[in-house]
Amino acid sequence: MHTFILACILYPKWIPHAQREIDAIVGEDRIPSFKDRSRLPYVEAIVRETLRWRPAGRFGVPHQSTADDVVEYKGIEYFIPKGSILFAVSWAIEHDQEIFEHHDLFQPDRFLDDTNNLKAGYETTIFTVCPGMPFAERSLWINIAMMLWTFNIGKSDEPDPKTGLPFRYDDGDSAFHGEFASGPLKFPAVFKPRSAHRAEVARQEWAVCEKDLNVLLPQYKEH
Ligand code: HEM
Repeated sequence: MHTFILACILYPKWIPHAQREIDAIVGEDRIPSFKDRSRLPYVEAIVRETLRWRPAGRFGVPHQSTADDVVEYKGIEYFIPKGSILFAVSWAIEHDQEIFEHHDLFQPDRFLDDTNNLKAGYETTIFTVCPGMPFAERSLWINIAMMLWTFNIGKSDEPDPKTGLPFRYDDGDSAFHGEFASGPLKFPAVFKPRSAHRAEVARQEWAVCEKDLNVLLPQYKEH
């Protein structure tokens, strides 16, 4: 979610498009829910671009081959001896410049066709062996949809307490932590409700929603 918020601040061009789509389907009187998911391909593209732009697991996890193998890649065959340690490096896959034009920019539209539908094969490749995929994608989807419906997200004008100068937003390597699980270093952001009405709807929905996990979890076990 931090990566998504940083993208909102550094590459905000796509936000009006996303908010128009959400507003057209959800309206102003309720927050988005999972029942809207199939009708909000743009939010799907944002989730996908968030995972592509700055993958949280940059290197993947190590695997070991159990037999000698030969793998063909771009017309060349590679011999992989039994016992090799292999990484599917997410960063390299998601920043392949032959597939992703302007690979370092945050552009959700890259996953949509001319009719604003998801292009075939848009799904993320880094999840090939990640059992957390459904959980991760669903939680990103609902949080991104709700945030875009409720807030305009922007830069903070407050000075950086370390330097006294305006905060320098950065999406380069040095602005991210971690090797195994990566995310942006701490940065300030401003969340402004898009209207007083939306703020009130969000407050109301929070007031009445079920918050007790003991009640919530058994409901989901049934599905
Ligand atoms: C945005 C969130 C997530 C990202 C970006 C992510 C990414 C990844 C990546 C890149 C791999 C390694 C793939 C490979 O190289 O083979 C992986 C593996 C794995 N992930 Fe996730 N993951 C996420 C969420 C989760 C969650 C929520 C869970 C558990 C609830 C989870 C559990 C695992 C496990 C157990 C593996 C190892 C699978 C194996 O090799 O057998 N992940 N994940």
